[in-house]
Amino acid sequence: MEIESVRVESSVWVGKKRFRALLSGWYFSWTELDKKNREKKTISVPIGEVVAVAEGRVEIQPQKKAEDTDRDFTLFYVKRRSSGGRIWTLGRTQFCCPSRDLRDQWVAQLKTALKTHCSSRPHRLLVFINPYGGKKRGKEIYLSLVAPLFELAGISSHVVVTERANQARDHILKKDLTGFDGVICVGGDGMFSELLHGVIGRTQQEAGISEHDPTVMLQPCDLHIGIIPAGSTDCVCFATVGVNDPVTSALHIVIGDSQPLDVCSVHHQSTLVRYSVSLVGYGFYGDVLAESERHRWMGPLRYDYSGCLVYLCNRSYRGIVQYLPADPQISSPRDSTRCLSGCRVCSESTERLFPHSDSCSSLYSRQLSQYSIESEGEWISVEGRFRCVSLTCISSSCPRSPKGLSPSAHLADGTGDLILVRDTNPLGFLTYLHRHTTTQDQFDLPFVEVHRVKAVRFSLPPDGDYDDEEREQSISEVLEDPEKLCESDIEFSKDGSQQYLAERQKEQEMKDERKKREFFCGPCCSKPPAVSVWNCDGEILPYTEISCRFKYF
Ligand SMILES: CCCCCCCCCCCCC/C=C/[C@@H](O)[C@H](COP(=O)(O)O)NC(=O)CCCCC
Ligand SMILES: Nc1ncnc2c1ncn2[C@@H]1O[C@H](COP(=O)(O)OP(=O)(O)O)[C@@H](O)[C@H]1O
Ligand SMILES: [Ca+2]
Repeated sequence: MEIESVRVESSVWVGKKRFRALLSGWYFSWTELDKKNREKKTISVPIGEVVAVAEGRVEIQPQKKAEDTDRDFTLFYVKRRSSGGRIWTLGRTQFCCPSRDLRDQWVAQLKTALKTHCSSRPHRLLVFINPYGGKKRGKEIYLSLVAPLFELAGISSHVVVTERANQARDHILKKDLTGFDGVICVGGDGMFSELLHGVIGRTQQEAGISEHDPTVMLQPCDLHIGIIPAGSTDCVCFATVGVNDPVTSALHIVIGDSQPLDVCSVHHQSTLVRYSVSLVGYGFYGDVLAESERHRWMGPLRYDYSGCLVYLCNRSYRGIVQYLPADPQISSPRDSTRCLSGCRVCSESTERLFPHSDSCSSLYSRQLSQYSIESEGEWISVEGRFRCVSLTCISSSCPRSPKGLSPSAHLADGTGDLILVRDTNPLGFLTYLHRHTTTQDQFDLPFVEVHRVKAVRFSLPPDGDYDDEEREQSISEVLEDPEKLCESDIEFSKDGSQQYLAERQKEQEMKDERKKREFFCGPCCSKPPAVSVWNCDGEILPYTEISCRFKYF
C-alpha cells in the first residue's frame, strides 16, 4: 500500500473480481483489473458523497448485520438511480483486502478523508413528523427509510411526532435548541412552512428585529431546515431537490447539502401575516385551497377534486396589483433557464446583494447588506378582473406540474415571479392550467402576463363594490372552522394585533348569521362572491389586501 499525503492505493477484491482501489484527493475509486493487470471499468465516488465506511460486511436493510471478516470493509455512498441523476439511492460495496492491516488502514484513511472534506455535515438533528400530512405515512417513511440512513451516517436525532398544528413552530420558537445542527420536517409544504416560521421568527427574536416592519432587513438564519417529503404537494422539496423521494432527501441531508432559498414576507398594513416560499395565490388557487379544506379526508386527491369543482365555478375577481419589477438585465421569467444548485444567476445575485460573502458556505453566517427596495425603480399598477394572481419565489414545480408555476424562477436570487391571468373564457383558462403539465409555454397566451418582481401589493378597487363585511365574509366562510384560522395567525400578529383582534371580533359577531351560507356555491350559484382568498403555501390568509416582499435567505 502506497501512502502519500492524500493518495492511498492497493489491490482489493469485490466479490470474485480484482480491483485497484485508490483514494486520491477528493475521490475514492476502484478499477477492475483483468488477469493481465489491464484496467477495465472504474467506479469513482467523491468523498463528499460517501455516507459511511464500516469494518466487515455490513448491511442496513432489511436488517443491520455486521459480519466482521478480518479483511473486509463496506463503503456506503450516494448512487444515482435515474438517468437524470435526480433520484438517489444508497450504494453499498464490500471490499476484501489482502490483509487485516491493510483493511484497517483503508478504514482509517477513508474516515479521516470524511472528517477532513465533510465538515459541514450535520451531527445532531431535531426531527418533526406530521403524522397527518399527505397520505398519513410520515411516521412510517421516517422510521423505515430515513432513520436507518441517519444512524448509518452517525447522525443522532431527536424525534417529535406532532400532536397539533403549529407545535413544531412553537417548539422552535421557544425551546432550547443548543447542539442541534438543523431541523427536519417530515411532511408537506404546510409543515415546512411551520418550521420556516419557527426558524425565521426565532432568529429575528434573538437579533431584536421586528418582523412586522415590512422594510426591515431580516437576519439570516444559522439553523438549516431539511425536508423529507410526506405531504400532498411537496412543492418546496420538489423544486429544490428535483424529486419528492424521501431517500434522496435523506441522503442530501446526510452529506450536508444546502440550498439558500428566497422567502416572501406577506404583510397586511404593519402586521406580518406570514412568510411564503412556494405559492401566494389569489383567485383560482385560493378557491381550490378553501374548497379542499372540506375534503382533507381525501388526502392529496383533495386538490384534484377541488380543482375540478372550482374550475367549473368559472370565477374571476377584480383587483389592483402593483409591482416593483426586478432588473430585466439579470434574468427574465420568459428565459429558458432552469435554476438548480450552483446556478450562476443566484450566485451573482448573492454577490450583488452581499458583496462580502465569499462562497455558498458563508450564506448562513453573513450579515445582510442594507439596501432599500423603494429606491430601486418605480411601482407599476395593473387593474382588472383576474382568474388568478399568483406569486412564487421558486418554480413551484411539483409532481402535479413538473415544470411548475414559473419554470424559470430562481431559487435564491432575491426575486419572485408574479403571474397575472386575466379573465378569459373557460377553454382559455383550461388551456392555461393544462400547459402546467405539458412542455407548452403557459405564459404564451394573450390573457397571461408574467413579471419578475421584488415586491407586490394587492388591493381591491375602491368603487364601493366591496364593503368590509363582504371581505370578512369571504375570508371566514371558506373555513369550516374559522377558529383554527385565527389560532394559526395570532402568534404572528403580536405587535400589530389591535386591528387584527378587532377584525376577529367582528368576524365572531357575524359568525351565526353566516353559518348556513356556502362560499362555494358550484355551477348553480346565483351570486358568486366578489372576493377570493389568498392561498399562502397551503394556508388561507385572513386578509385580502396584502403587500409582499421577496427576501433572500
Ligand atoms: C387540467 C390540469 C390542471 C392541472 C393544474 C396544475 C397546476 C399546478 C400548479 C401547482 C402549484 C403548486 C404550488 C404549491 C402550493 C403548496 O404550497 C400548497 C400546499 O401544499 P401542501 O402543504 O403539501 O398541501 N398546495 C396547494 O395549494 C395545492 C394547489 C393545487 C392546485 C391544483
Ligand atoms: N399533529 C397535527 N395535527 C393536525 N395538524 C397538524 C399536525 N402537525 C402539523 N399539522 C398541520 O397540518 C398542516 C398540513 O400539513 P402538511 O404536512 O403540509 O400536509 P399536507 O401536504 O397534506 O397539507 C400544516 O399546516 C401543519 O401545520
Ligand atoms: Ca426567486
